[in-house]
Amino acid sequence: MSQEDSSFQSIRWDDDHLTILDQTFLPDREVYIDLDSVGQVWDAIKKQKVRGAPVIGIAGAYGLYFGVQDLADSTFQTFYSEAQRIADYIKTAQPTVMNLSWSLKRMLTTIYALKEEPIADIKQKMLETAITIHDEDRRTCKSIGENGVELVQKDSGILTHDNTGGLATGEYGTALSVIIHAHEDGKVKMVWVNETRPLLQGSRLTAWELKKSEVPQKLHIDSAAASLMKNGEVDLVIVGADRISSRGDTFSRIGTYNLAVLADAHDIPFYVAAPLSTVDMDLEDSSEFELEEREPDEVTHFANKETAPAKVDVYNPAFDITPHHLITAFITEKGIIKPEFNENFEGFLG
Ligand SMILES: CSC[C@H]1O[C@H](OP(=O)(O)O)[C@H](O)[C@@H]1O
Repeated sequence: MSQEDSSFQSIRWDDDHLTILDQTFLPDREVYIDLDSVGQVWDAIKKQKVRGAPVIGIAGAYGLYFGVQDLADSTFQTFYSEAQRIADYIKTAQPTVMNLSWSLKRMLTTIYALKEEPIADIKQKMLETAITIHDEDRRTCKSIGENGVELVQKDSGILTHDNTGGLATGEYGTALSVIIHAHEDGKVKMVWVNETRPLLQGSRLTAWELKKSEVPQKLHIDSAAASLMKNGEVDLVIVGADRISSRGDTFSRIGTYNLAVLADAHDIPFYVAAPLSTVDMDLEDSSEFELEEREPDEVTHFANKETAPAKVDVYNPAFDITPHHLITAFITEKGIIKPEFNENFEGFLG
């Protein structure tokens, strides 16, 4: 499978600006927009015009490159301090997403390694690093797909949540990369697509991608997942991740933890597909991490129509945390990682 087959690109570097597929218009229209400032990148991430942990990391790297362009050719220390400030600002667009922190840290490492070089050269190297992060993600996601296929038995029903496809990455996707690779191996009987309330990444985006790749699918409301498992329609669950602690506790789009509990109750394998750039080895106890909450109107409105009493109190967390004991294994670009990860992760991250 190549991106050309699915004929879209979530993100593209075009000489002097970034072009993204504005995902808020999908599935109705494919609208590409150009970004050439850190403010535009921040806004696009915040408003989920570009969304999905890996692609957010890619966009953030280009955003930091944009952010330093206007910095006067000052001393290195001033330049580096300002770059750190801009990186911290970019992180505020989606603080839970580890891939964003990871890519910005890698960009800052590039800057610091060149502290004896002219500022102009540093800026050029930053662009080269962003493009490298982008290119690596394509290869990483292809490998995730190839590594995950062995876990899919013939004639499998696979349930997935949210959107984890080429839209959410530089290409291919993570969980959807496994699903589409398995489909190409003739192993997929049906993909069960959680609509993923309230932002509907499943119905708007995953169903759109699977239709482009001609993968058999059925879209359903999130609360139908339990019945599908009880009726024997689901052989495995594959989801994505936004941050993975050193113990393997996994932060993902709200509703993922539900599926892990349901899969455990029905003795169904539950896999997380993610690049190792999603792993936060500095985070052991996931309860320390403050989960983001999103705007109430995402819950109180549907298609711009109010569907709840005015001013009702709302609980709208962006993510939930799946404890590692509910995860069968992680599917990564370096292979399959089983529970009790610390040493495994370190071995893979080394
Ligand atoms: C390869 S997608 C990984 C991650 O990104 C998605 O973000 P969002 O829900 O904001 O579209 C989702 O959380 C997946 O877990």
